[in-house]
Amino acid sequence: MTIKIALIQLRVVDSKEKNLKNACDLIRIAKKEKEANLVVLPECFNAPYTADTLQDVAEEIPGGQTCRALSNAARDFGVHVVGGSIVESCGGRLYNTCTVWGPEGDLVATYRKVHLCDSSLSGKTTIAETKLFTAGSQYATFSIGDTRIGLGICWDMRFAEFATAYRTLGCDVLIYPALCDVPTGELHWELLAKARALDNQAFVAFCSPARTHAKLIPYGHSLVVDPWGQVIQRATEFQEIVVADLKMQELADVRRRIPVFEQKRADMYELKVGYS
Ligand SMILES: NC(=O)CCC(=O)C(=O)O
Repeated sequence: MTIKIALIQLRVVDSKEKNLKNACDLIRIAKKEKEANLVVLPECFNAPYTADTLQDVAEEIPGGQTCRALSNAARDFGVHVVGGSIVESCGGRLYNTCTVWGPEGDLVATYRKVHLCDSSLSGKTTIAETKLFTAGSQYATFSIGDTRIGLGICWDMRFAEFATAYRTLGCDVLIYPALCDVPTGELHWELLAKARALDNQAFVAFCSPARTHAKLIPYGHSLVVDPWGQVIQRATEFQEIVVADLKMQELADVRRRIPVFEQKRADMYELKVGYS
């Protein structure tokens, strides 16, 4: 089985209406012209990511404007859509949340960012997401045919154990909508995607917004890494759609040749043993 994945590296502007229209137009192109059956949008794709406007752009899930637009696009074009992330409002709290829509327009998964980013990053930019959002506490997966897909959002990509938990849950593909700062992106973005792919012998996709002069400038360079750790598709920093074939046969080959999951020494990893 092969999944054709399209990463939409969308250019986010101030107007939510324009971002939603742009996203839906690009979903149509990804499906109709590039023949993708799985389309991914970036973190905070419907509005710029700024602390002071989060309340204004927040929406309920699944009742809000963005969910309606994504559900309609998924149904109209007959494609799975990983709806990046949006600011979700629920019970007086805000979450950074990814929704996934099936080709009938049905909501097939909802994931709330688990690891919130509190960091001074490279030194020039500081993010304090725990002051803005409530953290999620659930894994979220969905399936296309026999292939199980796990979800994370940006900062989650730095947590190796989290990705490996998805592999333990049977996932073969890990998707992270992400908005990474440029200096840390230059150093870590590709390395993290390769690390998560190699650790878990899985396909890994990071989907960023295009670079703009936002407060948190997105790195861009959305990419797909195969289970060998090779980058099989990579974007520039501008708005574009990149498409890659995820050939599931490759997973079996890698896992048979390098059977590290059968060779794990779980008895050694909890540091219950002494050392000398
Ligand atoms: N959106 C985020 O979680 C920021 C993460 C980031 O910039 C990084 O370097 O990681």
